Formats: sequence, structure tokens, C-alpha cells
Amino acid sequence: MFDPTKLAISDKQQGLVISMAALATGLSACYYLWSPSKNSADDNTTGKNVYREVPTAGSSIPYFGHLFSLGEIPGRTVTKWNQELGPMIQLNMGSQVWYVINDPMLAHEIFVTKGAVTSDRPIHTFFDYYTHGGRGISFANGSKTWKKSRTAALAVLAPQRVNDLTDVSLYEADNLVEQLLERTALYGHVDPSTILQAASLNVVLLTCFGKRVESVEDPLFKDIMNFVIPTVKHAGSEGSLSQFLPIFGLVDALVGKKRVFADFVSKVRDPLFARLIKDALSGDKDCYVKRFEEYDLDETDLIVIMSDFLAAGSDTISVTISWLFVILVSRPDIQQKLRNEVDAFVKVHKRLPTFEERNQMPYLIAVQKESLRFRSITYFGIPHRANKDIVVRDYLIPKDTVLVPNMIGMHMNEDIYDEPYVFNPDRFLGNTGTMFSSANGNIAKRDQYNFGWGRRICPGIHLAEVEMFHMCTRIFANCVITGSLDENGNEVLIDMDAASNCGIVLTPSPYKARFIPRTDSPLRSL
Ligand code: HEM
Repeated sequence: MFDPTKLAISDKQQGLVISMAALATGLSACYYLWSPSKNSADDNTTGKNVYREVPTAGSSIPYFGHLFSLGEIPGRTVTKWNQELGPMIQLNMGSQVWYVINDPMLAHEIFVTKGAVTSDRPIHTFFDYYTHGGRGISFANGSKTWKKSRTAALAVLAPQRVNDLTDVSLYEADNLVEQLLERTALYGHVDPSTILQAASLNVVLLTCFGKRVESVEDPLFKDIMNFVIPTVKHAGSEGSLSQFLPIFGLVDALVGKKRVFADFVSKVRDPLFARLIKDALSGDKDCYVKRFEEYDLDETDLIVIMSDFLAAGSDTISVTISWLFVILVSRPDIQQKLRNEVDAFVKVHKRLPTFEERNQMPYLIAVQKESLRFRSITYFGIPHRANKDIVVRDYLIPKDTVLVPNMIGMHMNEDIYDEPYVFNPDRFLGNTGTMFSSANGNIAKRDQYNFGWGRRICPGIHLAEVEMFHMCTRIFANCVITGSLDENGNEVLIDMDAASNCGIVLTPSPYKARFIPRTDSPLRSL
């Protein structure tokens, strides 16, 4: 049975060295010895009001050290604390106070009902460099520029516009299946993650810039991954030490993360996107860059917005499907049911289903939802920040508190899901509504919480859903997925608990699988 608190850690290389963490821990301890408690019961009063205490996780100082040095998977420890201490807990992170929430109803009240004051982003050193002082969508505060950029993104990602991209998405899904089958035939097995990244990248690359990469060996794919992977990593909750302990600011600027971030943005990100934008504007293909010209955005705005699209639109989908493969390798029974469902459709219609026909694939929809619930691809989403004092359910949330949705905690919350540690798609059977409508609808009926909240809710939900549906139908119609074989020809199962902290996203640890062509698919006789 899966226990999120026991996720194995495979990536121990991140962050600073242990000695820095020890120093940080020491300084952090001093800071809290000198500074008054921000949330003791006595302090929780304003005039006549007495507020409920937000319990402080006693070990937030060691946690801080963990985050910076030991390859900690942040959602792991914190989920245990939420389970022990309550739906909202406080972590003292140097000069920042974090409130971590694992109750979706409370999260809704904070992020949606009080969205006017809880939709800024936290102080994060990488965000400062990346946004060029507040541009773009994902990491900018809720300024006028952000509103303009988000409006443009919502327009191009609206379901109606995304439906026009069906052919692109289908082409990339077919190509993905071909690549997985070919590479398995060639090498005996394949780690699907990079191929998945190329497939999902191509959909956003084509729509944003009218270009695609031919394969994972394409130099453009490598250039873009040299942007996507560090961006997702740097934007993770750890950021840089100086955002928690300003005393490190100068060191950081000279030799630390600030230097790394500045160089990354000026030498890697900006030149790459300036080139992509120039080529797209001078080319003859219709693409988002051209449509964004309507919104009175300058070149720097476009660089940041397009980087948001490529970073958010490629890794998220590929990691989601990668987790699904990991789960299905050890669940041949579920794969069989998925094949039966897609075969039944093909026998009647003599073709594969489109996204509009998804109601005829209830089991597939249930498996997709359960997979996203069972393995949240982000552990903290992208945290928000309160820009004023607010009161929610008698809790006082002071200005500048970092508001962290604990995605693993929410999806493993027993008050919301029966037996949450069991992978059970049946819990979503009969619920074929789109994740898009669920995420934007009544909180009590929301299926899962992976797409975030309120004014910041992911604008790419529909695109993600369409792409994932196309990939899954094509994969189950054409392949059986198994583990690789050891030297004795025995199948090697993949450890579902082995995960790597890649910054914002939590990916499966590298694995090998086999994609075996189906000989019994009704597609063969068409
Ligand atoms: C399985 C796929 C995906 C997941 C799980 C996901 C999840 C998220 C989450 C958790 C956030 C932060 C929400 C918040 O702050 O409350 C977000 C924001 C965002 N996502 Fe996605 N996303 C996915 C796919 C996509 C795709 C395909 C795109 C489109 C290209 C996209 C574009 C964005 C953008 C631009 C933001 C920033 C929104 C803002 O800050 O206002 N995402 N996403």
C-alpha cells in the first residue's frame, strides 16, 4: 500500500551542500530565538478578536535544512505533519512564514473566496529574474501586466480554440506511440520520459511558434530542454537561501543562486525565446505569438509569456503520463480493462474516439483522474501569498504569509477520499465530467486539485486533458505496457514509490518499460 511519507528519494544532488544547510539551520534557529512567535495563542488577538491558532510544525527548522541539502521531497514530511496537526499548519522558513493547507474546502475559502488578496506569488529569488520584474503569467504578482498576459493566455487556451488543435494533438499522440514501439523494438526497453516530453512539447511549440522537433535528438529539443528543466527546478519551493535568510543576499549575488539565475535568464532563456519569436513572426504559420500581438505586449512580455507556456505545457503532461505508465506496469488487470473499452469503441466506429466522444470511455476517464490523484505531479502546486491580513474560518492569516496547497496531503486526505492510498479508478466511475469543468465548478464536487486555485487556476487544463486523452487512447489501442526484463528474462517491476524532486514537479525516478505492439487490436483489421 502506498504511503506518501515513505516515498524513496533518488535525487540527492540538489540544493546546497550540507554544511550550508547546517549554517542555515543555525542562523534560522537564532532568528527564531530573537524574533517573537508570530502565532502563539496570546498573540492571536486583534482588539477583541481571538483567532484560532495555526499549529506550528515543531520541526520546521530541520525541515528547512532538509529542503536545502538532503534531496527532501517537500510534500512527504509536510503531509505527515498535516495529518498529525491539522488542516492548516505553520512552517517558519527563516524570514518567511508558510501556511500549508491539506483540506481542499479550506483551500477553496482561502484561494477562491478570498482570491482578491491571496493571488500574489511568494518572494522567490528565481521569480524576480525570470519575470524581468513582474512580467508574464506563472510567477508574476497579480499586477495589470499579469492580468493582460493572463487574459491573452485564457483566450488562446479556451476550450473552443484548443479544439481547433485536435489534428496537432492527434498527430503527436500517434507519433508518440510509434516512438515508444520503435525504441522498445530497438533496445528491448525504453525510459519513456524524454519521448513524452518531446510529444507534449510539440503541441505547445507548434501552437506558440509554428515549429516542432523531429525527435529527442533534434538540437532544438535539446535547447528547449536546457530551458525547461532548469526553470522547473529553479522555480521549486527551495528557490535560493537568501529569500529565506536575507543575510545571504550578497554571497548569493556573487557566487550563489542569484548569479546562476541571472546567467540562466540572460544567456539561456532570453536568447532562445528571442530567436523563436523572431522566426515565428517572420514565418507564414498562424501561431500564438502572432495572436498575442493584439494584446499590446512588448518583446520582453512575449519572451516571459512564451517561456511560461513552454515550461508549463510540456513537463506537466509528460510527467502525468509517465506516472500513469509506472502505475499500469504493475496493474495488467487495469490495462486489460482499458484495452477492452477502447477496442469496443473501435469495433463499432471503425476508428479511435475523439475527445468529444469521451463519455463513451468512462473507465479511461476514471483511470486518468485516479492517476492524477494518486500521484500528484506537483507537491505544492505554485504557492500563493496573502497581500493583506485576512481572516478565514477564524484563522488570522497575516499579510505576506506564503500559502502552500499541500497537493499530496489533499489527495491523500481520508476525509475526502476513501482508502486514499489504494489506486482505485472505480472511485471516479460514472464521473465523466471534464477536469476543466470540475476545477472551475462547485468545490464539493471537485474530482482532484492538481490544477490549483481561483484567479491563478491553471489556464491549460483543457489542453492538458485533450492531449492526455489522445495519448492514452492511442497507447492502449496499440500497446501493452510491461516492465523491462532482467538477465534471466524475468520482468522487473517499477517501484511506484520512487520519486525525484525536480523542483515544481515530482517525477517518477528513471525507469525502463516495454511497449509491446498488440497483435489482437481490432485496429489491425481496419
Ligand atoms: C497535467 C497538466 C497540468 C497540471 C497538473 C498543471 C498544474 C498547474 C498548477 C498547479 C498551476 C498553479 C495554479 C495556482 O497557482 O493555483 C498551474 C498554473 C499554470 N499553468 Fe498549468 N498545469 C498543467 C498543464 C498546463 C498546460 C498544458 C498549460 C498550457 C500551456 C499550462 C499553463 C499554465 C500557466 C500559464 C499557469 C500560470 C497561471 C497563473 O499563474 O495565473 N498548464 N498549472
